[in-house]
Amino acid sequence: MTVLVTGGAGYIGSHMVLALLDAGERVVVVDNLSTGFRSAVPPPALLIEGNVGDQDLISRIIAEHGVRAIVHFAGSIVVPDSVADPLGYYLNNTSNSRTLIAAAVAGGVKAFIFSSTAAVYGNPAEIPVKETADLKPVSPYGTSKLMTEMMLADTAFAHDFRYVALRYFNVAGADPAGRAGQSTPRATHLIKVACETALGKRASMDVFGTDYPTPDGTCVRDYIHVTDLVAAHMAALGYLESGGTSDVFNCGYSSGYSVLEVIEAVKRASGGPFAVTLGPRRPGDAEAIVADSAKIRERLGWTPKLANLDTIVAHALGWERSLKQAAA
Ligand SMILES: NC(=O)c1ccc[n+]([C@@H]2O[C@H](COP(=O)([O-])OP(=O)(O)OC[C@H]3O[C@@H](n4cnc5c(N)ncnc54)[C@H](O)[C@@H]3O)[C@@H](O)[C@H]2O)c1
Ligand SMILES: O=c1ccn([C@@H]2O[C@H](COP(=O)(O)OP(=O)(O)O[C@H]3O[C@H](CO)[C@@H](O)[C@H](O)[C@H]3O)[C@@H](O)[C@H]2O)c(=O)[nH]1
Repeated sequence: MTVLVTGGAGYIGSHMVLALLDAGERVVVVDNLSTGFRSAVPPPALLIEGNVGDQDLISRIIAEHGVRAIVHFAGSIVVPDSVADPLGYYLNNTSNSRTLIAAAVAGGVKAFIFSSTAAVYGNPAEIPVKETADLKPVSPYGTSKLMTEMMLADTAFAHDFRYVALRYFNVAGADPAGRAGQSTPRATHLIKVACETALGKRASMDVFGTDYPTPDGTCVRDYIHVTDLVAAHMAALGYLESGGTSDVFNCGYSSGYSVLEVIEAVKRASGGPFAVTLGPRRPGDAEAIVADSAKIRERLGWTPKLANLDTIVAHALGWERSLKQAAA
């Protein structure tokens, strides 16, 4: 029996592959290497280069490897890019997920974990936001993920198929043992961009918008350490395998930090100032989003171990330093 990890050559997926291997599972990765790296998939996990939208390929892999569960990370992830290219996002995040789900049902896979996002909430009326809040995405990225959640719910109703959709808040940090981290080229994520700037890989960085209705005028997010997020996936897998019903869970710490607070944390960790430009808003950004994480703590017994912004930043910075040394 094998777990199929789509997008396992990417940032979060590669941490999941390590956790599955650490737990003694057999792992097959499907990744088209559009933003992932062959070197991010550790042996003995098997990397098959291909598209999750290729139903014949996925069906063959399910049959040949005896896949019992799918953890679906593959997707396009940059909120402003989705505003510029909505159809590309609906193709990769929604249509290709439909194909993957169809292959899972046809192949008798009964457990499916989906990388959803806090972006399905848009600008929630209440913070922290519960899973039961209205779903009103403000970007095609959020809509593309919400549509996949809806397909999963309808599929689970119609077939012998159960899923967990995990709505990640902002994922950051790196494996504390230094085995994996975020290597994405031309990354757009705040903590990664700030770490690159702190290490001189970028001359300066921008703050996108200082006129939001938040305490310091910059956007507020709930940053979750990638290792705690992966632990939530392992808990969800155990839950589904022991007969748990389909469900949706927020993955965050219930603590919000503004863009300026995050930049301060990176300055503290790196020990020096770096150039920051206060600029205009970026398209598609919600002003503030923080998770209510009671449900996942209660139902899945998830207890975060690295819920501290300075720890997240220290691990992200450590990984960024190792990338810099490797490139030198
Ligand atoms: N990083 C975050 O803060 C965050 C937050 C919420 C949700 N998510 C979701 O988590 C998942 C993983 O994100 P990440 O940060 O690791 O991004 P990433 O870009 O590092 O990983 C995505 C991986 O999927 C692969 N991929 C993309 N399209 C594919 C396709 N059609 N077929 C096969 N492989 C494909 C890429 O090559 C890459 O390896 C995504 O679905 C993303 O939407 C991420
Ligand atoms: O150079 C930068 C980069 C980001 N930001 C701001 O920092 C905040 C966080 O941005 P970013 O790190 O790009 O994350 P989000 O746009 O919040 O989206 C991330 O978090 C979502 C969940 O909340 C996921 O679904 C997405 O895949 C993931 O990219 C936003 O206000 C950005 O405008 C800056 O000011 N400067």
